[in-house]
Amino acid sequence: MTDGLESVFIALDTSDPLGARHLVRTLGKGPRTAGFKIGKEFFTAHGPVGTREVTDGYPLFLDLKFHDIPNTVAGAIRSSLQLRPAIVNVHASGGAAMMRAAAQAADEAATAFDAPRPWVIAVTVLTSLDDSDLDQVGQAGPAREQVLRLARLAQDCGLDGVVCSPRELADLRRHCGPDFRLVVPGIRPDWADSGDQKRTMTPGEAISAGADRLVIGRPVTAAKDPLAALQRLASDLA
Ligand SMILES: O=c1ccn([C@@H]2O[C@H](COP(=O)(O)O)[C@@H](O)[C@H]2O)c(=O)[nH]1
Repeated sequence: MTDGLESVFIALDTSDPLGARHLVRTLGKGPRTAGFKIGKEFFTAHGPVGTREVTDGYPLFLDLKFHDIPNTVAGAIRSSLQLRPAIVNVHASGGAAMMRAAAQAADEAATAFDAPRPWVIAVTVLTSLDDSDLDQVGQAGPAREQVLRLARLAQDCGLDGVVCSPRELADLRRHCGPDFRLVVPGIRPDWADSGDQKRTMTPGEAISAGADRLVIGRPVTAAKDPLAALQRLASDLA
């Protein structure tokens, strides 16, 4: 478990490279965070070159949530290591062989590129889904049981941890132990809208429940004054 703002990755969900660059510069003047998260919106528009430019040496969580056959995911993980990310991820529902292939590809690529080995983690159940959404897509719920099932599988496959909602933190800590990394979006300070997130908690609650890293986007990046929002978050967490 980590304390405070230094455990928070800021999600840069935009396709506007100048806007993203401006956010990184602005937030870089504030209290220190864990780094920045680049996801599908930015990466699809600007790729590795844009990602490198915008994150500018800050630790990178490359949130591309790979979900494909094992050979394809292994190749994607290998390619992603050229960016020297701190964290990469896959969907746990891609299955055991896919997760093992991802972990092995990260080991091999880290050696081949002389790069630090990132955390390879698996998304369990998206934080935008609740029990009734799981029913709709034919996944066995409730969400907290499905999260635990997928987290145990990810751990058996040699992954470093999972992405889960803050609501499952206590269960996962108990069952998966202190060294299994729990990376947690669905974070909403009590002054922010929940938007499309359904399984949420405040940042302070998530840290107390055992999160290793928090992921926070819109409460900061969509605020009128993102630096002031980051400072408010820091004082919430202090
Ligand atoms: O289950 C998941 C997995 C990933 N995310 C990502 O985290 C951020 C959250 O952004 P907010 O603006 O704070 O809602 C976003 O990039 C998602 O792609 C998630 O929310 N839930």
